[in-house]
Amino acid sequence: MTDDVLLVHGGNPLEGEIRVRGAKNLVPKAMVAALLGQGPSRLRNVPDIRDVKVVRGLLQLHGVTVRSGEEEGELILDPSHVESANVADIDAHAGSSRIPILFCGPLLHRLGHAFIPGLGGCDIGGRPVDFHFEVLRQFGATIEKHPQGTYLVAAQRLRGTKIELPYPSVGATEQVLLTAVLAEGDTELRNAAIEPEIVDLICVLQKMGAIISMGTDRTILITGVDELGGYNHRALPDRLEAASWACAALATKGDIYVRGARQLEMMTFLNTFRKVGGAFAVDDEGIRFWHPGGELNAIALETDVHPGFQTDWQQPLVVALTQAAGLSIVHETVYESRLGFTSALNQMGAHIQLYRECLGGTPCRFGQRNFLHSAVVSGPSKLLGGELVIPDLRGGFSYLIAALAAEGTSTVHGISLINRGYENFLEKLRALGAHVQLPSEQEMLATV
Ligand SMILES: CC(=O)N[C@H]1[C@@H](OP(=O)(O)OP(=O)(O)OC[C@H]2O[C@@H](n3ccc(=O)[nH]c3=O)[C@H](O)[C@@H]2O)O[C@H](CO)[C@@H](O)[C@@H]1O
Ligand SMILES: C=C(OP(=O)(O)O)C(=O)O
Repeated sequence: MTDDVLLVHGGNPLEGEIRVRGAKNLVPKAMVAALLGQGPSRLRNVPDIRDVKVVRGLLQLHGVTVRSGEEEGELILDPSHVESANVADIDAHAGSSRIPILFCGPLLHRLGHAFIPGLGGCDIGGRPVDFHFEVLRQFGATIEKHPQGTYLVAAQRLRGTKIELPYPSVGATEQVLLTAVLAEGDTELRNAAIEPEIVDLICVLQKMGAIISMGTDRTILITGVDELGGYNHRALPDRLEAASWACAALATKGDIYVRGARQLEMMTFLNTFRKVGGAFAVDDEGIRFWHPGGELNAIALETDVHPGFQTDWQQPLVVALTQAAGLSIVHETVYESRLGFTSALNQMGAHIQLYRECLGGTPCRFGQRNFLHSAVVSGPSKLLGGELVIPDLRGGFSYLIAALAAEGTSTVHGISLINRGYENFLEKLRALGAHVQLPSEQEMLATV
């Protein structure tokens, strides 16, 4: 067996303290933003996750010098030599993450052209990038699709424009920001996403010299400037990782202090966590999450764009809902295929039924379109260890939670995917008392 498999001996509460660092959904984008500056940038609180390594590699391919700073988790990014870009090896990055698409604007500004390899990211829906390309066309770029990726050209300086997104897409909003800041004139973006990671990216860009104002109605106004400098920024904490550990505490009847977690970005999650019956206490350094004893409550949950319940919180919470008394209803409105991971939970003893109908009132693009995007979770269910194959990042972490909550041993395949967004998750699990074993550790035990 390879070390991409983990044996999980479940049935024990997770207890103790772990730390979360900068957000997976901000750090790689702040790294891309460094490409826009004339001088070096300093990014702090950077987690050691695969998506950061991928972007580091891509930046280096384009001539950006990336080195670790003196502080732990600090990166210094120097784009002074981007003119000598070497994209010969870019194919190696195809399918690696969603981030390459965000290189478009910065590279068009710096070089007048860009080549973007095929995108990766979680397989939780079709994940088209039509909004991105439409936006870039509006700024004045021309776009050619090739079997290996997409080639973009800006014959002259990109021009500010008026854009209304069909849906408040996180990535497309970031595309507009990273392009508009150096475009000529003003850009008005309507129906923008306003997730905390986007606001943090705006802070990064403002530090670089950008002029960006946020309206109260999902409108963002950007006045293009001629030049940007470097930045010095501490990334906001990963609210998605923090919520995953909170769900692990709830599902295993445990008690976890998440150092680094911050209330401000987690308010919606905290309200839901409390409704389910979880307990939490916020202090200046982090948030303690625990199961207070007694029964958990079934709830009705709908995922939505911020400030709604973040879709990336949904999968770990569903595992905790298998332990709640009664019928919980989950309506996933952001991704059309983010509930497929539940079939493996059913094999472990959960009772989750999927529906094509919208089980909730939040406007949704998936009703009447044959997508199994609603679920009814009937609990509490006794979970038993099983054979699990990780389908995507959050689904993967959710399987670990389920295996830890289950009685007996589970074999979880494909754990390396979890490194995309969860720093040192094995060490953290062990620090919380989880009984987990890699095959190599088993073999070592067998030889002594
Ligand atoms: C690296 C990163 O930050 N990933 C996050 C980002 O993904 P990402 O930026 O890819 O997600 P989007 O907000 O763009 O996608 C939301 C919805 O819009 C649709 N859409 C998007 C773009 C487009 O051009 N056309 C289109 O139809 C998508 O298919 C999806 O149904 O936001 C998601 C929603 O909070 C999170 O789940 C992801 O963790
Ligand atoms: C969907 C996710 O990420 P990505 O957009 O990088 O695939 C996620 O973080 O849960």
